[in-house]
Amino acid sequence: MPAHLTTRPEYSLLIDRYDTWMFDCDGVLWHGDRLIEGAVEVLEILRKRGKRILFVTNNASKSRKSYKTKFDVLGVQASVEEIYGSAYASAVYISSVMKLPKDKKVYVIGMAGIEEELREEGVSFIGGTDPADCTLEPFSLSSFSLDPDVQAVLCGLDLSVNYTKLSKAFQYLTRNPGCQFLVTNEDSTFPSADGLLPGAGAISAPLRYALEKDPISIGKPAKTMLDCIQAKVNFDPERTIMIGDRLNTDILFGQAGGLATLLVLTGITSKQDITGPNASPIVPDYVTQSIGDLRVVDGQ
Ligand SMILES: O=C(O)[C@H](O)[C@H](O)COP(=O)(O)O
Ligand SMILES: [Mg+2]
Repeated sequence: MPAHLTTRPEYSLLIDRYDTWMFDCDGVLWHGDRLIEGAVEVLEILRKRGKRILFVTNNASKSRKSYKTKFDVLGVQASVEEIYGSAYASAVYISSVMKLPKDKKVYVIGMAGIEEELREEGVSFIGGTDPADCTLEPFSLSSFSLDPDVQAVLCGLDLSVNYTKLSKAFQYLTRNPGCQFLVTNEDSTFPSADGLLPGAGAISAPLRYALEKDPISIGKPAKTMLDCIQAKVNFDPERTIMIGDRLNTDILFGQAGGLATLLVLTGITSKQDITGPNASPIVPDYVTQSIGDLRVVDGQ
């Protein structure tokens, strides 16, 4: 059973117990561009108490640098080095784990965040925000010329997904020998400021169905994201806590990494998902309604 936190002593004890605080973003700190009440104050309290803060998001629509701009605009203290997104983790995976040869390319279904991180890692790519791919014109296979250098398809959250992008990705994955099928993450839904929307997992689902094949997923709960962080940050898993709103990404990610886990109910997961006869088998260490609840330690 998770420990449902409600009192000031419980929150104070939690803060004393962990030195590194890994925050999921969508559904924990914000919904779209709307901050969750108390999130900024709690981050400030943790920093004042000498805690290390990291941001670990599956949202691949932004690069680390463009997330830093979002944090600045929202008035949240953050450095690029504290931000780990699935676009960054995917670019590192392709360059350092897959070791894609420099003369090979990635076909991207996704947004500027993926393109910026691939560029940063020196990985060549086509597709993405290319206007030729962002069309609602019917896809013409007879006039499509296959690029033989595409050796991976990377699919992430893409608000401009269309039949042309799916068809080109399908061609590369079925006609280029050895072409890898990669996704930044598999979140089924995305908690926007105005409600739930299809997530990155729903963008790659048509390809999985057409190919009858599962991709390699790089974001939470996969260990790749934690490997990226551990390559840059020296932290003690015993003294580290992952705060998230989704059981099958954030909480599983924390548990796989040997971290403590705190579930908040301001995003995807509801109280019904963790209580009663149909409760999920994924059980966080701690639960609180909102990250803003921790303000109570400073009498706020
Ligand atoms: O890809 C998605 O569906 C969304 O970006 C999803 O919200 C993941 O964002 P996170 O909660 O990991 O910040
Ligand atoms: Mg989230």
